Amino acid sequence: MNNSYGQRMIVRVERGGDYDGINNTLEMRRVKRRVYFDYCCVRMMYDEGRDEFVDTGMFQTLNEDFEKNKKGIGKLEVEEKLEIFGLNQLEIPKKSLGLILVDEILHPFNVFQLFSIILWSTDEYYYYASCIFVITVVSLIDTLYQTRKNYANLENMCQSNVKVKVIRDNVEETVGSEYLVPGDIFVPIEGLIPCDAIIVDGDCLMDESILTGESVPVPKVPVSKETFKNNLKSLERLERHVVYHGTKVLRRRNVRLLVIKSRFSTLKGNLVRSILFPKPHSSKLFSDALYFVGFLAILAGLGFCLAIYNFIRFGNSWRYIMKRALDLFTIAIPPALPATMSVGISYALKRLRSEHIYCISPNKINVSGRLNCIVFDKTGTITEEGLDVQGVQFGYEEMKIISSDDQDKFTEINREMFIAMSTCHSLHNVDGKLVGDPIDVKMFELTGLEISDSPLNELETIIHNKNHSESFSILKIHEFIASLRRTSVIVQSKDCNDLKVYVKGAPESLRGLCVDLKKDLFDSQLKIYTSLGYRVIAVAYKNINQDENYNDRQLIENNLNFLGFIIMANKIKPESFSVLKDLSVAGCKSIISTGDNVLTALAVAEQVKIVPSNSSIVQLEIKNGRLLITDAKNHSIINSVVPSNAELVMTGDAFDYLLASKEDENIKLIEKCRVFARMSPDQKLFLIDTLISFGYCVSMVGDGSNDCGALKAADVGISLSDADASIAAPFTCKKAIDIKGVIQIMKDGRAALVTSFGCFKFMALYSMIQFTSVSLSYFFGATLGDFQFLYIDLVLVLPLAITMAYSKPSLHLVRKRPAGRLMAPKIIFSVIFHLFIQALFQSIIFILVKRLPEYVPMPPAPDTKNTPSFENSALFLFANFQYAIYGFLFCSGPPFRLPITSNSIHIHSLK
Ligand SMILES: Nc1ncnc2c1ncn2[C@@H]1O[C@H](COP(=O)(O)OP(=O)(O)OP(=O)(O)O)[C@@H](O)[C@H]1O
Repeated sequence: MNNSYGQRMIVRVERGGDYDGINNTLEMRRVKRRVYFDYCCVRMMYDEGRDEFVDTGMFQTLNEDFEKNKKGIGKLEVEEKLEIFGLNQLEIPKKSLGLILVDEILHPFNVFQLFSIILWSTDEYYYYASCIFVITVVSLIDTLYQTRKNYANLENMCQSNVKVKVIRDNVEETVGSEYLVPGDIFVPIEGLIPCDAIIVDGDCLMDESILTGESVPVPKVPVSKETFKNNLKSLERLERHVVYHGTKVLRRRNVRLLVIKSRFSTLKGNLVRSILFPKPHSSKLFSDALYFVGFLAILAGLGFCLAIYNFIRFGNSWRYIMKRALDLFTIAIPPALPATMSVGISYALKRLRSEHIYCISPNKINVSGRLNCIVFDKTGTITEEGLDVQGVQFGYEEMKIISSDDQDKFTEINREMFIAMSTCHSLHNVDGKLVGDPIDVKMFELTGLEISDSPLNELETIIHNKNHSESFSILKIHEFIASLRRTSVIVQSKDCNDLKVYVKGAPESLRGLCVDLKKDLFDSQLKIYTSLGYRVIAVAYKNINQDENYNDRQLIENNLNFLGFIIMANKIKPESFSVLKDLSVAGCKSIISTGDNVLTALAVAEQVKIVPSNSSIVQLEIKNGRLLITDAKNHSIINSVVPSNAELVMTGDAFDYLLASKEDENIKLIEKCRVFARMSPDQKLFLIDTLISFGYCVSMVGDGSNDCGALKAADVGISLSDADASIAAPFTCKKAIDIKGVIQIMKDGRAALVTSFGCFKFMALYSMIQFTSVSLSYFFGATLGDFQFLYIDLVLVLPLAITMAYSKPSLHLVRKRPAGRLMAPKIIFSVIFHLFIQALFQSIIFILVKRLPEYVPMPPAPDTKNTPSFENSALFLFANFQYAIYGFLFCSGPPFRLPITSNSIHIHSLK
């Protein structure tokens, strides 16, 4: 089988004569003539044509005939499909308590622990064996409890059974959503969508924040016959027409949905599967830890041989010799060593949660400790989401400041602009509240008009004033698309039958679509606003005939008349300044990657000091298919190569051009650039990939659906969202912490890394100190006493190891980054150095104690433990200080954690 991460694995499938009623490793079943089995919640069905088992989620069950699909399916077909696809519910395969327990007991750590307990019991080391037994049982119970709790949480998240109205055999009936199958036509009754479905009729407004982190509601419109037919094999292209499992309907108008994916094949189902069956551990940290355990095992092997030699010298029995020698393994190899690599993570998770930062991928915590390049989206991330309208430029006149009280004046100055601002948006009135893009809300509020549904046609929106003397019907909305950077509406006003198209969008996007445009004036005016950091939206319109095809966007959005600019203040969030300053202090490269204008983005970058404002800045863009290099300040063309001391800003087109050229010099320009503007969602994603290929550890910080790809591609994606947990990125920062979350995540990531390494080093050194004490004792045929072991392990080391992880992250980021790998020379050197130092000092004590005047050698006592001796007492007492010293040393605070004195509980343990 290929698992969902593309990794191959072998799964045992057993079957008998005719596949029926067989007890299998994977239970093979049969429906009619089809044979299937369920694997990791995916139903694999035998496909005769391909002679292989195929994921039923991939089955193409929809009919090419759109009209036929719209009629729904019959009950017979539903029955068959229910058998093929299963009930439409995310049923979490529940493990019984017994099974979880068996799994836990079989964990290598617990097997080793069990082996040790048996060995200690045969050695009559009952106190210690029973203490460890109690601790193991308690930790097993805790694991059982946590596992059940996690399952319960997941089950909660998967609860999406609602009632729906479904049309079968042309009859409408109400059923539970678990009985929906691909091909069913249904109408949602409650707010939650129970499957992935395509809109065939009506429209709706969706809250998709759980999927994308985007807080702005997303309008979804019905799919046309042609679009459906052309994209049947690539449903992802139908995003604007698809509603997803788990998302919420905010508002619907006559909507009818066609089920395209059910159960675990939906987007949400895939997420649940990735939680249930996470990617097998391939972390370098973990494998490094295993190498280290291997190294300790070799040392234990050497000690084992030495122990046998020594005990034979003292005439011990073989049984005793073997027990002592094997004891060395349980001392030298702490089985929990690899687990210490995640000690820091659990504390970091808790701390982040208390700061309103949620993490769905704990492994990313350690990665965030290594970040050295942060890419920010601009609007809604560095700047405020709802930008105030600063003013409106009518035609080519000067910008005028407009307020909602100026409505009459406004209509007089330019009625078309007034209508455009009233109608060109996809705002909705949901329970008396305007919902939609915050920028559209601000723009619309200036007109002083209201929104309501048309009484005649439920799908039409009416924009009107209080007494309805002024009223416009929006007949069609071409939604905003990030790649087109514009939106358009077809509008009819109450007092005349003429139809008009109003288009608004990025000025660069409308520039080529307008006729009779005074291009030079347009460009120079745009430059003035953008250089001042304003966000500028261009507006245009035209009259159209009644018989024109509304749906042909290319035709509609052409030959337009330019109406003017809407100029918005790009207000920077107050906390952005400190966040970017902290990152600069930490030596992190900060980059802006935005869909906005290059000069607007540059002005913001200068304000937050991503680009020093007094530096010379070179702008790279594509004009007429060629790379144009200009001075961003005075706009003069630079013909020569880019000056090496200049800061760079570039557009998405220039980024594509440089990347495609594959020339080293060009690629270096990308690495140097700090501001990427007019970036499409795909370009944002490629930028992240490129930065990672340069060797940076990259985080993407974004707030919207146009950042989704980049958020997923980044080493650490951070989504700013008010959704409880958006699956758009591993980290979600709620509005309460917002962009400051980036610093918090980095601080906690760094602290988690050093905590894990500190715990690892402490545990490794602890076992080595004990190993040395015991090995030296074996030289004179003795060992540490049972209570000495008990005291060291439970009274001294355990509290130190646990409390060590309580250290909190330091208040500020520093330039230095913690080591990212255990096998880093610094860490390996540190462990090996201390290993020798502790062994050296114990050996000195071992020699010195014999020189004491009161020293009395221990008489040979074969096969006996717990024999008091000078050597034993000296080593035990001295080693106690060594444990404490390392407990102190490896919990060092700055620069990544607060000073050890702030970890009072650890200090108490040390005392
Ligand atoms: N609702 C809208 N209607 C019309 N044009 C819009 C709308 N939203 C954005 N635009 C235009 O499209 C451009 C690109 O928008 P996009 O959402 O990709 O990025 P952005 O919001 O400008 O910035 P960022 O990528 O930093 O979030 C904007 O700069 C703006 O000119």
